[in-house]
Amino acid sequence: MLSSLNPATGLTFNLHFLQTAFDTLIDSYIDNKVGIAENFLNATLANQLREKLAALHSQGHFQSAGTGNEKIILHDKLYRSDMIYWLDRKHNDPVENEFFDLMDSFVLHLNSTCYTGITGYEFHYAMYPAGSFYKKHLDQFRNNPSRQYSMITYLNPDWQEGNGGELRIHHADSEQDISPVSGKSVFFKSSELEHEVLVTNTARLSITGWLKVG
Ligand SMILES: O=C(O)CCC(=O)C(=O)O
Ligand SMILES: [Fe+2]
Repeated sequence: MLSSLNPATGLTFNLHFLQTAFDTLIDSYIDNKVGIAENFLNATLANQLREKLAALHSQGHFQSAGTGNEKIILHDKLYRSDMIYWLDRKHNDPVENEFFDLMDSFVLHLNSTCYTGITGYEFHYAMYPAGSFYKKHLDQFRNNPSRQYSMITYLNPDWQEGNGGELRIHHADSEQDISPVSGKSVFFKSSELEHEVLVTNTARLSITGWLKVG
């Protein structure tokens, strides 16, 4: 498939670049249980998604996390204090759709290289205002095993040490802190790894989602 494309269009290059990002994410997941790809999003798409998120948030479209799709989560500000907005192809938003196209490519690549059998996904924008956090938790609900893999992509181009809001992964005998830097994606098994979002000192933007079966 790759070789049938005209290199002059740049498509071949883009596909190779994408595959490298996909493989980086998958290989690091296999090696360390937590996949990390620093440049999963290119800077243009990351900026467009960040601008879209900011606009939707300022127009009042975000809801407190824990309400809406998963009523089972306790609506408890002591547990998590982020705000979310679910992405949907039905919005016909070109930037959201570009993100979905990227995820479609990733899922195809994941299924064909790792036989993961992913059949669906869900993603939401997340906004953690200064002072917010998400305490230690697992992403797979006890009564619903459909969430197989968690995937978080960050949209904070100016993040610096001291801003807080790191993703802390709790491994069996160690902790791993991941900075929420723009373009970076993190990928791990939803049923396996407990994790938390440390208190952020500045607004922290991201897209969080789950790859699902069934
Ligand atoms: O934003 C993150 O780094 C993690 C978010 C998270 O754990 C969740 O939404 O379940
Ligand atoms: Fe989580």
